[in-house]
Amino acid sequence: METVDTLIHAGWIIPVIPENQVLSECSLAINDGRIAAIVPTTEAKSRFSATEELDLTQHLIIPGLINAHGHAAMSLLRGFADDHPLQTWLEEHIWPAEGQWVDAEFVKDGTELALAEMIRSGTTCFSDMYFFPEAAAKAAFESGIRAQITFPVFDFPSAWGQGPDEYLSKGLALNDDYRSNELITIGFGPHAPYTVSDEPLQRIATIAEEMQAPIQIHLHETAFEVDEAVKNTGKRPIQRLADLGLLSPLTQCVHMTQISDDDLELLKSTGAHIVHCPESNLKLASGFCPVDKLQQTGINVALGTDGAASNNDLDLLGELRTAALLAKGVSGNASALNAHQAIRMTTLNGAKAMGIDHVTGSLETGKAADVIAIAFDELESMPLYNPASQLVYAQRSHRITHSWVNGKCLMHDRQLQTLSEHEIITKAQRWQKKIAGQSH
Ligand SMILES: CSC[C@H]1O[C@@H](n2cnc3c(O)ncnc32)[C@H](O)[C@@H]1O
Ligand SMILES: [Zn+2]
Repeated sequence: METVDTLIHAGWIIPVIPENQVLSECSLAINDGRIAAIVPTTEAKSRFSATEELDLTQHLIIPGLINAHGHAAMSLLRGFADDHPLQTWLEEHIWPAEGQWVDAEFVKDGTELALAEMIRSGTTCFSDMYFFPEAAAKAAFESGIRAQITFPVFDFPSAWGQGPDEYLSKGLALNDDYRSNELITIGFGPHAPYTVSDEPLQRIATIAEEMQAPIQIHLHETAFEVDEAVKNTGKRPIQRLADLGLLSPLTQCVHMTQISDDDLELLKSTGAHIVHCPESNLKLASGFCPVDKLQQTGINVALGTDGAASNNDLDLLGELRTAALLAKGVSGNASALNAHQAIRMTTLNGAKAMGIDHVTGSLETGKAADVIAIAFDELESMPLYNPASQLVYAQRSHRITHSWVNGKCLMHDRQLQTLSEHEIITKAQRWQKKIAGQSH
């Protein structure tokens, strides 16, 4: 018998690679944080002895979900300013509130609130862009989740820094601290083309290329952003980024609701990735990302929730359903973003955008054991013709029961293993009292 750490006997497994497969009555063996094997359960039972064996025969097992864009600490501003368009929301509500409240403690408490919500809804890896990224990185590391933490760069000062020089030096120091960390990657987070000028963008492009570090930027979020840039610079923002050397396979362009044929060509020729945030785009009435067209062109599209202040949740399973439905509505093509493609967008495509698809994003032998289990035993899951369809079009995230990252269990039977729900709720309530008491 081969000894492994964990053996999960599953009803169904969608490994993502190979594509479009649903395995029935198979088992997943985990050892030393990695996937040791996926084999028929009859074989697994005679081949492996495990420290922990789980019978999840009414469950679907898939790779953990990857939230490719968010601002975790903004969970403390959930519901703070609803029903405004992006510009008003940011300039009249969110930035003043951030100026008043954001410090290292806000980021720690807000990130922990976000982590708990993300883990409970199946996220095993997330990308963050926020002030005090050292507090976010620490909270992420302590929770056991996998993360890409991008440090912010703006032209203007914030509580975290005075300007580009300080943002970059603090961010690079953070990168030194996490250089050999298996779970945390540090990247550059220039906020947007309209808040960062050419010189720092060019510097980011050069350093990121040297370090082979990811860059994430809000881009073409609204038609207004593009029109203003054309008026002021004569160029569309994506063309400006390309001219500054900022577009490459290291670049993650968040939102992209405005895409001309030239933009499409630039995305394709540079290998930049797109992070689609459908619910935030809908709520802020920002526009629609043409996902079907992008996928047909071969551009990698990952999925993100954006922050809870514009979504207003961090439920990636819900986001995946919105993305699948919206892709059909926007393209007028009912076969756009089918169930398997939607699952891939929320797993492997996210890993690819972050440059970690050799580590995670699919259930393949040798990859990290980043895995979730979803219970399919209630009436809302019946009848079960097609587990991929059921997951995307019918399932709710409260049926996600287990989660592992690098083989470590973060949620067991819906109980968080590394975070205290009680403490997180208490702290969120404390912030609510403080913020509501002074803001309105
Ligand atoms: C660089 S720290 C993050 C910064 O971005 C702000 N933000 C949150 N959501 C959006 C969005 O959809 N577009 C642009 N900027 C956004 C957040 O409030 C922080 O100030
Ligand atoms: Zn954002």
